[in-house]
Amino acid sequence: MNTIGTTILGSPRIGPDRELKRAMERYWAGRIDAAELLAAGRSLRTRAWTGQRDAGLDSIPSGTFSHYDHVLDTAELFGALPERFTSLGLSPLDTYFAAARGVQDAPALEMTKWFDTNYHYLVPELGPDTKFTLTGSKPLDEYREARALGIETRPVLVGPVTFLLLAKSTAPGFAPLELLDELLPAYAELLRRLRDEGVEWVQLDEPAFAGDRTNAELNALTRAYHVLAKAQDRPKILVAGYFGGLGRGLGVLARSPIEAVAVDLVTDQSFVDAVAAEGALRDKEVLAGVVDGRNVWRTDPDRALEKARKLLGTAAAVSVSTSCSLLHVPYDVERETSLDARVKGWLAFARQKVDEVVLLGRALREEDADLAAARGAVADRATATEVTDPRVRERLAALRPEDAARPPYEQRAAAQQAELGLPPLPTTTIGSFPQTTDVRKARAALRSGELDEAGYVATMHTEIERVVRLQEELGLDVLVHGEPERNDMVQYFAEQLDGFAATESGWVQSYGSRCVRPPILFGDVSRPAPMTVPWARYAQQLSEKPVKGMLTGPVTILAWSFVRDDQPPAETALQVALAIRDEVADLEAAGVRVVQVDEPALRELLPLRAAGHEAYFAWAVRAFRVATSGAADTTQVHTHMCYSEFGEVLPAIDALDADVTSIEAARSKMEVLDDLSGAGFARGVGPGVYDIHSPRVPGVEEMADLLRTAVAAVPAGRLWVNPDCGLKTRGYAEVSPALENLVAAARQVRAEQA
Ligand SMILES: CN1c2c(nc(N)[nH]c2=O)NC[C@@H]1CNc1ccc(C(=O)N[C@@H](CCC(=O)N[C@@H](CCC(=O)N[C@@H](CCC(=O)O)C(=O)O)C(=O)O)C(=O)O)cc1
Ligand SMILES: N[C@@H](CCS)C(=O)O
Ligand SMILES: [Zn+2]
Repeated sequence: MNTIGTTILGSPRIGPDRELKRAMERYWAGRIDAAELLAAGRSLRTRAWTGQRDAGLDSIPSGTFSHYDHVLDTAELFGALPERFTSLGLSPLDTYFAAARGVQDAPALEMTKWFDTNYHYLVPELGPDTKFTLTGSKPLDEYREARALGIETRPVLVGPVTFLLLAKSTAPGFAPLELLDELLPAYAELLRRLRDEGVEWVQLDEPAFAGDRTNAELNALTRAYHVLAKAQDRPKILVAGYFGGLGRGLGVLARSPIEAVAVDLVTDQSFVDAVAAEGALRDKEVLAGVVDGRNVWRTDPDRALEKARKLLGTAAAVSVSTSCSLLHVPYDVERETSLDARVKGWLAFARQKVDEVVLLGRALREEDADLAAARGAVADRATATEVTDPRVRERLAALRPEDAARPPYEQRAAAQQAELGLPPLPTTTIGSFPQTTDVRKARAALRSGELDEAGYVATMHTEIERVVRLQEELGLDVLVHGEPERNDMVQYFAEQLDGFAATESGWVQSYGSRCVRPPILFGDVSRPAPMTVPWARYAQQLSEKPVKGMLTGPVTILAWSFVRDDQPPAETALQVALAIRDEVADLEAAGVRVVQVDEPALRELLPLRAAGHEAYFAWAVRAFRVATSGAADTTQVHTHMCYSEFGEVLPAIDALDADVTSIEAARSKMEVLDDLSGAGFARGVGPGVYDIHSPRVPGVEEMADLLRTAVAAVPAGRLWVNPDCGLKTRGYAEVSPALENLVAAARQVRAEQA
């Protein structure tokens, strides 16, 4: 059998210096043409493939590059973009970007989280009339492109079942999975064409099977791979499951006439036994995903080899791989010049992970492989005193149940009303105001030394004052300072907390051209000094109105960082919670009467399988409550959620016990309110009435109508009026009129209620 051998399931694609981001944004702004954009992509692919070849990988993936998102690529490949984009008469590239970003009268495809990661994909829209035809040629083009460089690759595609499960139905009562038999011939045709081209192996990703799946969905998996495997003239098929164990999907794949299965042996530590026990894998190659594709720690070679060796003899061949695509980690730790040298020695980014895979592959084949450096790094981290802080440990051990509880809501609500005297349907925003070029330039200048600290503070103060005055003019009731000083709502805090390291070049794609630099949480967390208080105090003294103190919650800080893997997340979250708790106390002491603790990632960390939900809710809710329960009754605690379907987390949102919860709702027309009421939620709630993902300015009547829908579900005394999320990605030209309309809508509905 001709095996795959050592490999990775996919690569980062935005570019080590975010070259693709810059090229895309220039193209959208009309500053470069399509040829230049395509050349930027080609150059990145060449670098990725040649680098992987030179590192000695046996099999190199292709097709994991994307101009925006790989799920959108799949919809385009099979001719499944909605008519509202294909009818615009644009070039294929601009049609693709229209679907990703929207144009006037053709709103973008919805964007949602890719499983439990911080990457967002575009949700395909499929209905009973959707027809699939192989209209694109991206996998073939990229395969040919690599071959022209002398590099044989393995095209990677989203698998047909996962593609359909990720799609949204355009017709009531219709499930996209019903389209499987329509879709499979298009995949089979693609496989045939890839084979004609000379492709030996193709990889089909089915991460949807890391979650709970119904019998019908498992049957679809069976059917898909029996049909595809039967296709004449096809490459050998590797099916990759990742972000967890495959559950019953493993048996299905074992019984399918495919040639190889990639399994994630990092996320679910017990899954290796299931794979070893699955005798039916005897005729297949197994790719042992023992190098963590989504965290940054160097792999423990002995533990990794132990897992891979368990599989020897249970499969036709065993090779070493990453647990998932390397899309979720930065490029190269060697680019970091300011990281603490000791911490740096514990890390592996994408480039280092490729080397780890190659080394472990050699060790597994009992070839010459020197594991000493890898063993040394792992041992150094395990024994480093920098990782443990006895004071933090003591504080955690001393936590009492009452530290996670406030007095009853009714008592707090009365005290807060006496303190704040807000009108019914109070208006507010979520925190950030547009991050202007001037603000970002000032931060870049501070970093480069062109601007000193005093100059930077003065620029931020000017910005804060402008934002506060604007809100006063607009007539908002609870103000914000606008968050101009924050590069990112997680990174900003991580940079000030002990136990975290920040990177300079550790960019990871979040969606399209937008990137984040997840901080690295390597040790016990504590707060050496207040993190937001001077800005909050400055903003509050500018106005008689309450200005919200703005913090990020412990769950979101964990979700958007690379988190240590040497202790349970519950413990790490409590450490972060204690730091936030101290910040809340300091904000109160500085005269701040409303504090918002954002938890937009509460849904994101929800385990993919229901069996893990209860334990997750327990630690996530406790961490939020520890962070906020030190607040006085008179201090109004807000929280905020966005970016997700909330259904499964509604009971947890209730259990957070925040006084006010603002929640994304504009696009779903307030549906979340009925669900919240159904879950027994009886505190303040601010369903978003302004969709900030769109440049559209909503009208007064449109928002008033949403509020009228809302007052039918929530008593006016508990209803807040706010946008869906922060305004940082928008411009003032849209934000000022939109907020003016929002205040007018609130006043109108207030008058109707009187
Ligand atoms: C709310 N969301 C967030 C998620 N994850 C986070 N960690 N943070 C989030 O806010 N996940 C879910 C969503 C995802 N949404 C977004 C929205 C917007 C961005 C975004 O705009 N990212 C920026 C980078 C932000 C940043 O770190 N800025 C820094 C550095 C700015 C920079 O690159 N500067 C340039 C020079 C600038 C100049 O001269 O004008 C440079 O250094 O080269 C800062 O402001 O200081 C992006 O551009 O991609 C991400 C996720
Ligand atoms: N306070 C943050 C929340 C984003 S989810 C903001 O306004 O940008
Ligand atoms: Zn938000």
